[in-house]
Amino acid sequence: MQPPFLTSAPAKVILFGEHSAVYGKHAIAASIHSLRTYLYVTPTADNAITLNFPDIKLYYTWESNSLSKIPSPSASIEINDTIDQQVAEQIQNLIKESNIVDPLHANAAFCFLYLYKCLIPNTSSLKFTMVSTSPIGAGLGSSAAVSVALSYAMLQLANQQTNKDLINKWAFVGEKCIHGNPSGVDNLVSTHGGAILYKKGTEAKLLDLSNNPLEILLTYTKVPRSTKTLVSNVRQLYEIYPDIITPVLDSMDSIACKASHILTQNEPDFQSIASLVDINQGLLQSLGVSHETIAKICLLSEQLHIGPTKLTGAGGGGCTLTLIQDSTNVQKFKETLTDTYGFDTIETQLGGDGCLLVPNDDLNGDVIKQLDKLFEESESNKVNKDIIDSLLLPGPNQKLPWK
Ligand SMILES: Nc1ncnc2c1ncn2[C@@H]1O[C@H](COP(=O)(O)OP(=O)(O)O)[C@@H](O)[C@H]1O
Ligand SMILES: C[C@@](O)(CCOP(=O)(O)O)CC(=O)O
Ligand SMILES: [Mg+2]
Repeated sequence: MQPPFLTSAPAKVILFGEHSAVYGKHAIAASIHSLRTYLYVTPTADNAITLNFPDIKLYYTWESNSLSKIPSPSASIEINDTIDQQVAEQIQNLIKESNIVDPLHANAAFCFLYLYKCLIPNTSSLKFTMVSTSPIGAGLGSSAAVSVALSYAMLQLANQQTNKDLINKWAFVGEKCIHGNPSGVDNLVSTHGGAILYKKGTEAKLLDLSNNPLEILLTYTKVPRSTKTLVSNVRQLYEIYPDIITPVLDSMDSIACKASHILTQNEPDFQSIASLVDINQGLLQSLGVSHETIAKICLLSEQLHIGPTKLTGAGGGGCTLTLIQDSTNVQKFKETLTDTYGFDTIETQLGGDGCLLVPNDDLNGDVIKQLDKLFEESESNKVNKDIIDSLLLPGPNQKLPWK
């Protein structure tokens, strides 16, 4: 497909099974339709590739001859989820030579360049602009949304017959570039949307939560953390104490399986779900991935009799989810979280669309002007979520023909 066109992918929440999913245990995750990453691919006239990632303030242009020096991974268009180490090393060298040092930038650039070398190595004169309405590095799967949006766009540029399985497979490669050893749950749920029971290497089971909407409140502590670091900390613990950590991971597996069973009943027993949230948080804490801010939210939700809280995603800060069992004190809860602790609360519905596309044929001159204006503005200022949503959010009142 010729540019310009747009892709988009949603954030996610892991209800149960973060970290243990990396060890082949079950996890339950759902997409968050309204927190999305958008990628706008536009043509340029400079025989170069430009990254325009304003959310993390990464702006860079590579001349096409500096990219063509790097060989393409042997995987090429045939999916192979083992990272080609020789190619990876050369890309990392280019990133260093380009003075891209902040790990946030280096991870995003590595993900982009590796997928570029696999999927569209002979392409140039393109600009990739990415904006996200979800918090970044916060446990809500922004890395997976980025990987899905990039994979989808690059498969379109490569004129590949795209199906969601292929997008997901390449997005998994992208996640590997960002965090080393992902379970694959985040890219799967971001690609397909909805809610799933996931276990690495097996087919995911779709969970229909629509009849039993779980009432949850997300809290963003604003404490930055890196999934890559937290996953590797757990790995170290596992390697030192395999006989102690294995049963913890097995318990998390049982929690996810039990929760999936309960949530798919006609009348789910939310009291049992609440106990499972509590136990799961205790186990995550024992893996060393909680944080003092998370402990504060757990305590407050208990004191105000709201319901239990657990971290979601990799932990170490980032976001928590609170199960709202009793909404009497929710207002007080939210006020204390924002006014006393300086956190953000995020109200959201679980599930919804996975990755989406607005093809080139469906973009007319008027819409392109509006998109150019929004994305140009994003280069100098972080664009407000409401403004992005008003033009880009898919859904019943959408302005763009997402498909
Ligand atoms: N909007 C974005 N623009 C550019 N890079 C992004 C964006 N969102 C996420 N990323 C990349 O993903 C990384 C965060 O991934 P990770 O640590 O897994 O946290 P999470 O997936 O929970 O948000 C960032 O360091 C950055 O490299
Ligand atoms: C910790 C983990 O289970 C989830 C990470 O999610 P996030 O990147 O923190 O949103 C890792 C994974 O499943 O790949
Ligand atoms: Mg991530």
